[in-house]
Amino acid sequence: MAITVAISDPALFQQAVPKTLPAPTNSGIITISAKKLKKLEGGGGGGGGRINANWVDSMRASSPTRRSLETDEHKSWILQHPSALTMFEEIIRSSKGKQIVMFLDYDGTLSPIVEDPDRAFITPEMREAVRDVAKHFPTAIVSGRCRAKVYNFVKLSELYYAGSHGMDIKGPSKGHNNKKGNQTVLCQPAKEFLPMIDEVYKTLVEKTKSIPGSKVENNKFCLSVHYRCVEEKRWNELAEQVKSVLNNYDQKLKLTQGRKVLEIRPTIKWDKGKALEFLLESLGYANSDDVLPVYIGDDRTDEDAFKVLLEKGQGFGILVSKVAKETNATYTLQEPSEVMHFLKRLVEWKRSSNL
Ligand SMILES: O=P(O)(O)OC[C@H]1O[C@H](O[C@H]2O[C@H](CO)[C@@H](O)[C@H](O)[C@H]2O)[C@H](O)[C@@H](O)[C@@H]1O
Repeated sequence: MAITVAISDPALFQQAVPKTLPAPTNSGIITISAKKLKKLEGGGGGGGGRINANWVDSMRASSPTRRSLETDEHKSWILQHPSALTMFEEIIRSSKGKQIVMFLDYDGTLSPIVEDPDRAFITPEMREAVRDVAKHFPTAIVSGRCRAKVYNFVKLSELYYAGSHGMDIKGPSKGHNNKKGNQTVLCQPAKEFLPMIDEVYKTLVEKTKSIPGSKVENNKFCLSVHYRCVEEKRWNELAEQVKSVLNNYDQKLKLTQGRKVLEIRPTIKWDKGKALEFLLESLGYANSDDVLPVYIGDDRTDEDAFKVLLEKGQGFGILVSKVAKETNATYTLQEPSEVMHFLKRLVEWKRSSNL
């Protein structure tokens, strides 16, 4: 037995899927033998995560190498997902009569990607831009990181913070002048998993300590296993260690992927998209046509939020990326400096329209 699949965009398909799948023909057809299919089905992670094919292929695919911006592939991608700066006036027009609500991812969006996750600092200029945006629009930081850690980087008490991929949400305290960042708890849907996450953290630290460059980060309701500084020849070993730990938590934990990071989180139906919906509801915009949510993010986990906006037909997702990627975002920005530029333009527009 074999199955045949027609692919509408062979170039994007090849970029997005593991190399273990056969390449599509020019007309976009791939045929997968029964043997291959079985192998692919069997290669999944232990925790019911989203990585179903060979883990190392998937880890490579999550870190695409820089490609020329001049290729036809990139040009066609940009036509489909134009720059939010080029389309700025269009975005403003769509906001007429609506309240813009800003959702900002942290790593790779407000701060550049660096080797040491503990040194992913936001620049003072970016902090100022976020502070100004929050003066005019309700603003939330939505991050995979532990909420307290991302608060310590951003240090703006007037914002909403959704840490642990949205599993830990807190809003601004009354008066906003709370320097300690003590905010009212709004939502912690994975509270019962705390002891399990702590236990898995300790086990993973132990199991990965012999792999140079690996780092396990405790994000409170989820964990990150970083491999940015691990030699590629040892990625498989690292993946095997993570898989062996997840296997002991039968379907209770799942694995997702970010930029050179394996992320372990509770198998609950909660993600950055749900966090966005929760925050809109908390702000009084559930089922409202009077709101324009704008979500800016760079990573796979941000796609859950982009998808919610796309399906609602409301607001815009803006993907931060220099390379063509399959995305549910409408627009793109190339890097954090462009994000800052976009935020500043929003503030300038709002100030001038208030005159
Ligand atoms: O949702 P985010 O705010 O984008 O958080 C996702 C992960 O970001 C961090 O890791 C990433 O940034 C690091 C610093 O630049 C980089 O070293 C790492 O390779 C990236 O994956 C954070 O450390 C993770 O815990 C978050 O899950």
